[in-house]
Amino acid sequence: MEVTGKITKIDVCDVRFPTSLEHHGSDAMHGEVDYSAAYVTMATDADDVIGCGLTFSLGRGNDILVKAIEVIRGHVIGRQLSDIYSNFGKFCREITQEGQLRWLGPEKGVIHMASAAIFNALWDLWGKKCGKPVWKLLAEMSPHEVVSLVDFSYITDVLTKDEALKLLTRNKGTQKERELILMEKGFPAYTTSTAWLGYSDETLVKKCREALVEGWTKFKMKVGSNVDDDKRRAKLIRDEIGYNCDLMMDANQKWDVKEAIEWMKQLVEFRPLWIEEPTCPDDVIGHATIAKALSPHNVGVATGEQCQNRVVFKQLLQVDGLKFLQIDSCRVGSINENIAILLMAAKFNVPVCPHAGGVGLCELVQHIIMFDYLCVSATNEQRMCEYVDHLHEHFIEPVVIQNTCYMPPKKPGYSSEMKKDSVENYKFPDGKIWKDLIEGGKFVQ
Ligand SMILES: C[C@H](O)[C@@H](O)CC(=O)C(=O)O
Ligand SMILES: [Mg+2]
Repeated sequence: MEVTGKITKIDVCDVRFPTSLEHHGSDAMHGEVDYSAAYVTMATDADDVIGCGLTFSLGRGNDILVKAIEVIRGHVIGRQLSDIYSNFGKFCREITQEGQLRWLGPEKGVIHMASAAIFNALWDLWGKKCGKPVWKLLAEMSPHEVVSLVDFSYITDVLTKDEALKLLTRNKGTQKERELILMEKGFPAYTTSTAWLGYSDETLVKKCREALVEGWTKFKMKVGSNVDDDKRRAKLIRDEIGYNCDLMMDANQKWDVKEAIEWMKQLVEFRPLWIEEPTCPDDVIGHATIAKALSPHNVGVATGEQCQNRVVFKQLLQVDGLKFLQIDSCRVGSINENIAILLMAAKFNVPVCPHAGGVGLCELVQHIIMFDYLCVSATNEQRMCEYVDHLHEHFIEPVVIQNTCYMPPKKPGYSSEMKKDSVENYKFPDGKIWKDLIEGGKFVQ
């Protein structure tokens, strides 16, 4: 379906949630965490459909993200949607390689995340204009159309367009069956909401019990500040969930390489399925060293939520640096770059288990993993998508979890539209919520 219209306006709003007040989202590296969205709305001259996108950060990070989006939008306003969507991969490259801005990246950090917010809004707009949720829009594309979404620069030594086409074609015949399963059962999830690092032991136990009642069988806990605390908390969790449930551990980049290995050897008795982000996300060889050392202990390495771009993922795959690959909907260049990453993971037969700890990340990434299941990996074996239970009420179409699985979104778009009231109330620093907190002395800027 051809989509017409010229982009006339892109607004960006700094929306923050005071999650730090209750220690939600806390980990070994991020103690005071206010989940925040640099929230983009995009209008065209064709009709009044609005594309909504976001990228995720923690509080003050938004100051810089908002500015970067304001700069990039100058290169997007005035563009025809038909030109963008007919060769979306090329458009992404134009934006990420803009002559002056690329010096800030290229394709990494703030500037890349700002591009992601705009690309995410474009995806929402596309889905809405076509009257389809984005996962469905993607699943109905031909392999050639999917390939045209991707910028293959710097990865052709591992994945050519021809190989991508083959990967996208090989499971087409059985896609309908998987769609039926998806509609009926959804896509498997795990919960991180029981064990943020700032939670007390009592909270941890209470939340584990509640999660078990809800049927959860896969849990992630934060580790990395103090090994004795980690042991005590892991024991508390195992005592509650037993050893038939999966337990994953997440260090959020706390350790040096040798330290990661030694620390994790002290936690293997709790049989973690994976250790996530054991060290610096840029240290590809370090990840491989840790993966090799922990493999005899049946602990896999998981990473990706702060991987800069497809090239780092390529190298991690090339050196066996990860056993579970964690895409993120807002860190790299939106769905487009994530498709490149999904395809490389499929080639290396590495399961993708998306990261979603943040505001809006569950809403967005569910579309990508559903596309992976339908069209790329064609399996949900060994795969699960992270779920955290905060802030969904601020979205027009919040995620639906049924029997601990993500159910496919139904509304057109990318599930990225926030409620107007939420945006108004949580706008930083002038929204009502923030004004009250600041005036009441509960929040110091
Ligand atoms: C700061 C975030 O809450 C981070 O801890 C999320 C994360 O690592 C995860 O969800 O995984
Ligand atoms: Mg993590």
